[in-house]
Amino acid sequence: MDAGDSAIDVNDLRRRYGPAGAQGFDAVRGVSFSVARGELFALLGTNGAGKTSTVELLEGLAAPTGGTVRVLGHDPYRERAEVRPRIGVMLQEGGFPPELTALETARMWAGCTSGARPVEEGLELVGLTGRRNVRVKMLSGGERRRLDLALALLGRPEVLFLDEPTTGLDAESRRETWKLVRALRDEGTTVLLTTHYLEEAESLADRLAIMHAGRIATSGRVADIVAERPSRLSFTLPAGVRPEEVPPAGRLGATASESADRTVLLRTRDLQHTATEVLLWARDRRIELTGLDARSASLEEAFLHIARQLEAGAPPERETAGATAGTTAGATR
Ligand SMILES: Nc1ncnc2c1ncn2[C@@H]1O[C@H](COP(=O)(O)OP(=O)(O)OP(=O)(O)O)[C@@H](O)[C@H]1O
Repeated sequence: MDAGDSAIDVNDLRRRYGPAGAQGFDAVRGVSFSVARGELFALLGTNGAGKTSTVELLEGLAAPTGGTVRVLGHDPYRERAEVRPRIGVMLQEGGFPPELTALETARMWAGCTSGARPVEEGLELVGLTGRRNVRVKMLSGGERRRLDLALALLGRPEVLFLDEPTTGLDAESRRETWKLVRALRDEGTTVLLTTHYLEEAESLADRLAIMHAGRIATSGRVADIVAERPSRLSFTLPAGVRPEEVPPAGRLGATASESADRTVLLRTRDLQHTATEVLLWARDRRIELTGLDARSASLEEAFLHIARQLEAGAPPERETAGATAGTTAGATR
């Protein structure tokens, strides 16, 4: 990626809490990645991985202990006046005055925002028009998240930071928020998202990075990360046919096979080939398979696999093809 195309550029970023030296805690330990303009980049990770600590540095809320951050070509901490009007920030905790209504809150925020869109439009975007006269303290947790998002959008930001934007939202509101985020991205807004919902990242992100213990363990395009994991094909044999009668995994183009009772599970990197071989075998043997289930790996499976590897102490993996993010050692820049 040409540096000129980047909305966000992070290089060997570090953040230490507490005193310098052995007593401090290194929450971010050398993170590098770039986000192109108009791209939606997701940061995933286990609890305490360092996502929020990283995003706060990008938002200019704190100075890094080491490394560099550029947002729209500027240092977001030192050149806050340049960067702040061009970004939208949705923090994990909004912290609004509880006695103000949603509309008053939005008006107050708009007063501090240059070139703000009309507040009614902001509330409409997040589906809060009908709740505009309700005091913040009376809004549900999910409605407060949506108000937070409305405020982040008031300034028509070029770069939008969303820290767990759909936590506490019901399924319908979550999907409405996804639709809105997608529309913003399609209009050219760069989005940096942190989330615990893997389905959210899978559905929205162009690229993502998975953080663990202050570092990026893996990163790349969603499809490439998922493609690293084998697909699954499972079926149940009729009574009288034993799993041992099924051809060995290798002959079906599968990498592994396991069975419990009469149910067989195959893992394969070529789902179509393996499914064809299984169906041909069943047809030739006149065997009727039940519960036939073929599915590609999901981001959740890939994430859990990586998390298990990391817990077992295996070194973080590679950078997936097409990625521009990684640990310092694996950075492409
Ligand atoms: N102000 C602070 N002082 C000391 N340690 C902190 C501080 N803020 C965060 N930490 C620690 O830094 C680590 C990273 O926290 P951070 O909130 O960045 O993780 P996260 O990936 O966003 O986690 P979560 O998914 O749980 O929100 C954690 O171990 C946390 O306890």
